[in-house]
Amino acid sequence: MKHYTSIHDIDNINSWIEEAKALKLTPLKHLELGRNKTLGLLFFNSSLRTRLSTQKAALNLGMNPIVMNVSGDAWGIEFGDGTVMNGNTAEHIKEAAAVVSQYCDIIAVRAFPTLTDKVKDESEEVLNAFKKYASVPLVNMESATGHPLQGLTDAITISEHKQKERPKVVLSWAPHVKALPHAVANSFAQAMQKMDVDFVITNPEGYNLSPEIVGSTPIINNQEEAFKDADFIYVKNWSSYDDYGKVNNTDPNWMITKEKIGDAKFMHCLPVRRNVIVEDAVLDSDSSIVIQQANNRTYAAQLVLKKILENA
Ligand SMILES: NCCC[C@H](NC(=O)CCC(=O)O)C(=O)O
Ligand SMILES: NC(=O)OP(=O)(O)O
Repeated sequence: MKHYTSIHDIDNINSWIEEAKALKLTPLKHLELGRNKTLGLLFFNSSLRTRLSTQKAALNLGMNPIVMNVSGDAWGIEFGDGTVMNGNTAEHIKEAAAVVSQYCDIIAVRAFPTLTDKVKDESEEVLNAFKKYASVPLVNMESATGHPLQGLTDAITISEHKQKERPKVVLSWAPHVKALPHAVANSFAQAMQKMDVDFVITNPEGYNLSPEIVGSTPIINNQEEAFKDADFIYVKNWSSYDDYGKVNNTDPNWMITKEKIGDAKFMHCLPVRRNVIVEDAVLDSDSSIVIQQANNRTYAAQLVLKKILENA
């Protein structure tokens, strides 16, 4: 594998899950693989889990991680072609990506969507510019439309916690005050569509994800009906896709409660707003596996880096 930018870069999700579980048992087994190799992590947006777990994954493989908060710390980067750069951007991605490629063996990038310009977001301007102008492999640490390290993590976590061969997994929208990206929900849906699970999505009307992502997955607008016999309830807010980036619904009746989830396991990528997305009683109970889920971020990232290093 050269780059890891989408869930579609996973050729066989079941074998990847098994390999990740093996790494989790002996995380330091491949300490030689990354010796004297550098991983550059570039953040255009905030992070706690991705920033730390991806560095931890690199360290477990003997790599040296170097990190930069691009927004604020670096020079403003220009992505437009042929732009007369007399505004706020000081250097072009052509130079920036070429320069960083000389310092790093792998580059990992986080760059969220604008949520105001659908065409621009769906073109994955930042991620694709790095892919085009960097000369080393690229890892997506959450882009405009996808968070494939999270999606892989979620697949591993469901495989670890499932009690039956084909569990029922529900992706539920929940309310939030801000306009949030679709990336986590998109990659989760794509991962579940590759797994042997009974997968449904529940969201209010006007909140369907992109039809390209939904595919043939059932969308049930009645949350209670969707949660019936669920084994895993994966919760995430996203802004409207049709009325792009808008927050048209903050109905608190969509918040996840202990009563609603029954015997299902609660999952969320984090960070999560308590008593907006989900009530304390869920997060503070054994129904919640969000901490175990976040732990798996390390092994998902480690597997991805290992596959790229082995291919180098
Ligand atoms: N990387 C995991 C989620 C990142 C982002 N969440 C957020 O921006 C939450 C911010 C807040 O709650 O203020 C998202 O939804 O894609
Ligand atoms: N889940 C996740 O990606 O968390 P961070 O935004 O903190 O990296």
